[in-house]
Amino acid sequence: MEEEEDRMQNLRSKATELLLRKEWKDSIEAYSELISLCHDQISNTHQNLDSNHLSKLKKSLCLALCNRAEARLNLQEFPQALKDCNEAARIGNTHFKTLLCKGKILLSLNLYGLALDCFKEASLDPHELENSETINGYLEKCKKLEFLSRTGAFDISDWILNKFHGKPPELAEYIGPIEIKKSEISGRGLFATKNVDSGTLLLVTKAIATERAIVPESVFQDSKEQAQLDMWKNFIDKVVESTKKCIRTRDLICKLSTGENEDHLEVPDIDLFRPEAEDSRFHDKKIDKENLLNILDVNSLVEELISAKVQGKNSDVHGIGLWILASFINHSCDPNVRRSHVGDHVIIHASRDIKAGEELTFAYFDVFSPFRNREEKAKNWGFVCKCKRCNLENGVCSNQEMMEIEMFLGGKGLDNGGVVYRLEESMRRWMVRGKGKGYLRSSFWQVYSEVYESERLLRKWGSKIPLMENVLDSVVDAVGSDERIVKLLMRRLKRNGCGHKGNGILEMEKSMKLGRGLYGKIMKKQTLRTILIQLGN
Ligand SMILES: C[S@@+](CC[C@H](N)C(=O)[O-])C[C@H]1O[C@@H](n2cnc3c(N)ncnc32)[C@H](O)[C@@H]1O
Repeated sequence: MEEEEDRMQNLRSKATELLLRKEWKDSIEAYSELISLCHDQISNTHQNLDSNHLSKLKKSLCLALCNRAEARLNLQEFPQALKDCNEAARIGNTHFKTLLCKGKILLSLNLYGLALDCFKEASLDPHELENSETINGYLEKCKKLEFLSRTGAFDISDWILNKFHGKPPELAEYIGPIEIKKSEISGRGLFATKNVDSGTLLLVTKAIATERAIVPESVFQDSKEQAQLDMWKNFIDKVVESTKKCIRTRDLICKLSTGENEDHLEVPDIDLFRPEAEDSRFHDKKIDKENLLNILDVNSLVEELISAKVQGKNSDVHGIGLWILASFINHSCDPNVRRSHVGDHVIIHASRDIKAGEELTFAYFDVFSPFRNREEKAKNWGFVCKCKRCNLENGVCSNQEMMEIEMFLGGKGLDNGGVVYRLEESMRRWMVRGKGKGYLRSSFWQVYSEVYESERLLRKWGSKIPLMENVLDSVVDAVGSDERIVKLLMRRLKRNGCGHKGNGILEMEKSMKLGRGLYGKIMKKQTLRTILIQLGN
């Protein structure tokens, strides 16, 4: 008996030391040994009916389970950590430490309401008054995240106004008015369930894994490729790690496309992607490495940092990640949603007004580029884009005259005003109208913007080419809002001053609408105005 107690004491000291040293894996091992020893002794003591000893053993077991949960929480082994807490709670359900740990696990699992209940219960413990500050901090955080996930009322203005210094704002998981349905584009897609206007938030979700690397533009191509390869490798390792830890993650990843036979894929219920989905809805699937690589190849997204977007410059930070629900969004060269990345979250918002039942699409690559470039990019993704815009341009671009115009692009010393003039004339002759014009103008955006930015070219060609406002309107109508368009508009507003023929206010309003399409309604009006003015500088 004494020998057993000594063994237990030694194990307890060893496990505690490992926990304090943050050697999580070893401490889990030590606690597992201690837990099984406690179990053995409890069943022996039950037979001997020594109630005092039994209660001591139960207390030890409870503490060991709670500490193992803490170590597992730090390794992000959430389901196992939660199981430990639940077992500990069954033994001593008002244990403060257990409640605190369980609350933190639930918070990591984005189960804000349940986490709030745990922290509330913990806050009632009269013996833990010295911890009230910690508990109050968690209570506040849960309340805020629970509110965000329910309402989608995200606001990152302060962080933006603070020039992105400090930690990114805390975001909650949010699934807006969307559902997964069979898509006419390919396989499954995300669809709007109600009419939403430009800037409306549709989805905020955290990555399964992300990996980032700093690759300065100035480094050599070889080093760049090596850095990207390393980033990809580390990213795959992280995804593999998270699939090992969680049945739910594994099952959800298995629902993603490998790019093959998409039309035969099942259409999962969107509720499965909510943090509250019951564990019993998930099956313990196996994913072999090859399958996982195919899935990652088709579904991983390159990060588009909101900081880089707002500041209008390319960032040296390159990032890649897997955001499961966002992976159901198909590509279109005529997209209606945009994404931005804040921390490990992706934020998806409408970049134009969307009708109920309409499929959500974003651009997998830059859609302000000519048809052939986009065709090549889609090919790298493994598909042929059949969107309305590609269909129209596919027809037009086989035209000899169009080929000649395309050949001019990028030519040195070229008079871009002449290219715009020629393209506009050709569109008139080919009877390209309405959205079609916007499509082609977006494809040749580079040339148009250079002309409208140049006083010299405008003097020379101004009377022969359409007004900038008309071109901008048609481009926005065709492909939605974009930094480059807003920039052009703001620069012009600055040049002409707000009082320009009384149109300044109208133009500012138009820019604000475009700005909402660009960044979403996640910032206050005043912040958006500040950013737009900065863009024009
Ligand atoms: C991230 S997934 C999009 C969701 C996918 N349709 C599904 O059912 O899971 C990317 C894959 O969808 C398909 N896809 C996306 N956009 C497409 C498009 N415009 N045309 C054809 N296939 C597309 C391609 O197979 C691509 O590899």
